[in-house]
Amino acid sequence: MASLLCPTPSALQHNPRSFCFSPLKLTSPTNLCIFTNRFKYNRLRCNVFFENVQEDFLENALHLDQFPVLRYGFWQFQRVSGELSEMQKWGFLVFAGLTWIYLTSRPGILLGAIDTYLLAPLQLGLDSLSGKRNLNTSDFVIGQKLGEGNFGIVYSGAIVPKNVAAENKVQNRRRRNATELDERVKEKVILKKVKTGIQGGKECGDFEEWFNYRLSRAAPESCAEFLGSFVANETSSQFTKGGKWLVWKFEGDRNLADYMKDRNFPLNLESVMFGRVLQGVDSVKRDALIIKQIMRQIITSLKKIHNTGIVHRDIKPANLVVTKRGQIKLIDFGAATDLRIGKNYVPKLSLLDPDYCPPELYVLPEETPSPPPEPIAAFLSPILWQLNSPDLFDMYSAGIVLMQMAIPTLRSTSGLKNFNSELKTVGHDLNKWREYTRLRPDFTILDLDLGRGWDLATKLISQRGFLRRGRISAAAALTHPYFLLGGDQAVAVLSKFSLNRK
Ligand SMILES: Nc1ncnc2c1ncn2[C@@H]1O[C@H](COP(=O)(O)OP(=O)(O)OP(=O)(O)O)[C@@H](O)[C@H]1O
Repeated sequence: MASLLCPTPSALQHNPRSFCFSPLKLTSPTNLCIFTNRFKYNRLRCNVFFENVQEDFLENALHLDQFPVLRYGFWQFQRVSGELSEMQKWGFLVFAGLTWIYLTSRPGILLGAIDTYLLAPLQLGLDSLSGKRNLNTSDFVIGQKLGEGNFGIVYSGAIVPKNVAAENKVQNRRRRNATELDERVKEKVILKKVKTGIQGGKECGDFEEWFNYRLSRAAPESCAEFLGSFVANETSSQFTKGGKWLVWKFEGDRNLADYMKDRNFPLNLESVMFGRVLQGVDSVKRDALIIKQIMRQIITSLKKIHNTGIVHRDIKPANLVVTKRGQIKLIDFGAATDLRIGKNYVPKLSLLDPDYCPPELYVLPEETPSPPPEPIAAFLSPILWQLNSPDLFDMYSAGIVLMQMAIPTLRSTSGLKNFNSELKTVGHDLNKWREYTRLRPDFTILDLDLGRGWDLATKLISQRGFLRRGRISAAAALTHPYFLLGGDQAVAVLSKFSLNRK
C-alpha cells in the first residue's frame, strides 16, 4: 500500500526538484519509500551524468565519430563501466584526471611522445620526399665569416639553384663566393661549419641539429628557420670532404647586440619593430615601448621553448637575430638542453657566457645524476621540472638583457662586467645593487609607469629561493603589470595593418 502511494523513479523525473530537495523525516513507511526512491533517482541521475559526460567527451572533445577505432574502444569502456559501482566510476575518473594532468604538465610527456614517435618520423619522411634532406656542397656558395664559437664557424652564404649548380660545377675554380654569383642566386642562408678537430665538437653539432629540428616542429616562429644539414662530399672553397654543415635561412642582417652597439639604440629599431616612427610620443616613452616589445618577444619565445622542456642556456643579445619584419628570433642552440629526455644534459657542465649566466651556474643542482634512458627520463620529467624549475636559468639572462637595453651604461663590455661584479657583491639582489652601485645608472625607462619595468627586472635578476623558485617564469612574466596593457603591443598590431610597411 505504501509503495502504491509512493512516487516511482520515473514519476520523480517529471518533477524531481520539489521531491529531491525537500526535507524528509524517516518516520513513516511512506517517507521511507520516498527516501528509497529518492536514492534510486539520485543514482539514476548519477548514471545519466556519467553517460552524458562520456558522450559529451566522445562527441565534442574527441570527435570520435571520425575515429571508428576510438569509438569502438570507448563503447567497450562504457560496457565495462556499466558494471562498475559509482565509487569505482568516480575513482576511475579521478585517476584518469590525475594521469592526464601528469602527462600534460610541463614539460609535456604526452606531446613529447607524439612529437618523437609521430611528428619527427613524419617530418623526416616529408623532407626526404621533397629533397630537403639531400643537401650538398654544390647547393651552396659561401660568403663572409660572421662569427666563430667554440664548436663552429658561421658564414653567410646563398643557395645555388639546381641549374646554376650544374653550370657552377664546371666553372667552380673561378667562382669563389656568393658575391661572384649573379642574381640567379636568390636565397641567402647562414651556414655553420662544425669543428671536427675539437673534443665534443661533433656532438655539439649533432645536438644543435637535433634541437633545431625539434623546435622547427614545436616553436617554428621563435627560432631561425632551419633548412637542414649535410656532410661535404668534396673538398672545394671552404668545404672539406667529410665536414658537417648546418644551414639556416638568413633571418636578418643584424642581431640585437649589433643594434645595441649603436648610440641611437633603441630608436634604431623603431621602424623595424613598428613599421614607422611613433609621432607625438616623447622620446623616453618611445624608447620604453620599443624595449618592451623586444622583451615581450624574447619572453614569449622562451615560454614556448620552455613548454617543450628545452632550456636555451645561452640567452644574450648576440643570439637574438632581428628580422626585417621586426621579429626577434632565437639562434645558437649548441648549449641548449632538453630536460624532458635529458638531451645534452651533463651534470656539472657549465658551457656558458659568464656575463649572462645566473649565479647558480648550472641548470639543475650539481648533485643531479646523469639522465637515465630517454623514456624513463621523460616519465620522470614533470617531477624534475616541478622540483627544480630549470627554465628560470634563461629568465635570469633575459633580465640582464632587459637591464642592458634600459640602462645605456650597461651596454658596453666593461659596463656589463662592472655591473655583474657589483651584483655579485650584493648577493644578486637588484634592489640592494640600486643603493650600492657606483655606475650612476639612468633608471628613467625602468621607473616609468610606477616602476613596473624595475619591478620585473628585480623578479628576473635574483637568487633562486626556496625550492629553487624565487625568480619569475616566462609564463608569469607575461602576466606581469609591465606587459599588461602594454602600448607596445597595440602599436605592433597596428603596424601590421599599416600599408606603408615593407
Ligand atoms: N639564421 C640567421 N640569420 C641571420 N644571422 C644569423 C643567423 N644565424 C646566425 N647569424 C649570425 O651569425 C652570428 C653567429 O651565429 P651563432 O651564434 O650561431 O654562432 P656561434 O659559432 O655559436 O657563435 P658564438 O658562440 O660566438 O655565439 C650571430 O651572432 C648572428 O649575427
